[in-house]
Amino acid sequence: VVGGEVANPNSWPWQISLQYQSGGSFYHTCGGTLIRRGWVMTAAHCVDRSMTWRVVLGDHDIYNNEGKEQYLGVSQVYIHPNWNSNNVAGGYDIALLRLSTDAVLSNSVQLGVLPPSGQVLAHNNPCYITGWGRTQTGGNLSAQLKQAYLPVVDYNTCSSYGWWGSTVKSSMVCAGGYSESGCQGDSGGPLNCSVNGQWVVHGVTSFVSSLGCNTYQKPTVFTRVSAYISWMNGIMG
Ligand SMILES: C[C@H](NC(=O)[C@H](CCCC[NH3+])NC(=O)C(F)(F)F)C(=O)Nc1ccc(C(F)(F)F)cc1
Repeated sequence: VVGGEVANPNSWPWQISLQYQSGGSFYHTCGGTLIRRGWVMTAAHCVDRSMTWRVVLGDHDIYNNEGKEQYLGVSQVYIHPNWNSNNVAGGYDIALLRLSTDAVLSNSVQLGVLPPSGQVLAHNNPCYITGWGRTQTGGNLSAQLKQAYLPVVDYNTCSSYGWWGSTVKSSMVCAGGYSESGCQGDSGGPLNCSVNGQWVVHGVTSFVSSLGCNTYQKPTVFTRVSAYISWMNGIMG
């Protein structure tokens, strides 16, 4: 996350850290959202290579154990069948992870609320991106979970000339100001939007400009969760 601030610990209790094993250690690679006690929603581009994954719930500082973390294995990865890893602009950047054991819910570990199928938010709807991604283009990951205010940029604006044009599809959500954005390592995490006084996970962090994370008129682009509700229900049962 470029800009914004460090979040209050566990104030986004559905945010997870997706980590891969290398040698004897695990490393943060993406965010995700706990959507059922046994299921995590993330981006397809996070899991399109076969690794040993683990999910960390209740985390704040990814480099220190603060006692509220749960470390769960991943027993199955379900990538959207239409995802094309050579074309993030094609959409379908969404995947579900079946956890090897169910999460234990608490003040620090809660389920994210998903939108109704088809719901599209209006321009400037308040949202926050959260994640441990780079804090600057080319910079390091954040040790502590960050948040940044990223209001919705409607499709009409986001797909216009000078903005993302035809790279962005109506199955995506754009959000962002001019100094705040997502960045590498935030992928797969939630776009948390305030709807009728409730936080609703409307986006899965998908891509930013290859020219830089907070590039003018290239808001952060998210998979629009409300376009994939029926697919997810078909998988999770
Ligand atoms: C460096 C930048 N990385 C990204 O945007 C990666 C996703 C990369 C998926 C493809 N391997 N996502 C992120 O960094 C995220 F954290 F913001 F989500 C990038 O590659 N952006 C990008 C690439 C292609 C296209 C386009 F579709 F237009 F070809 C648009 C943006």
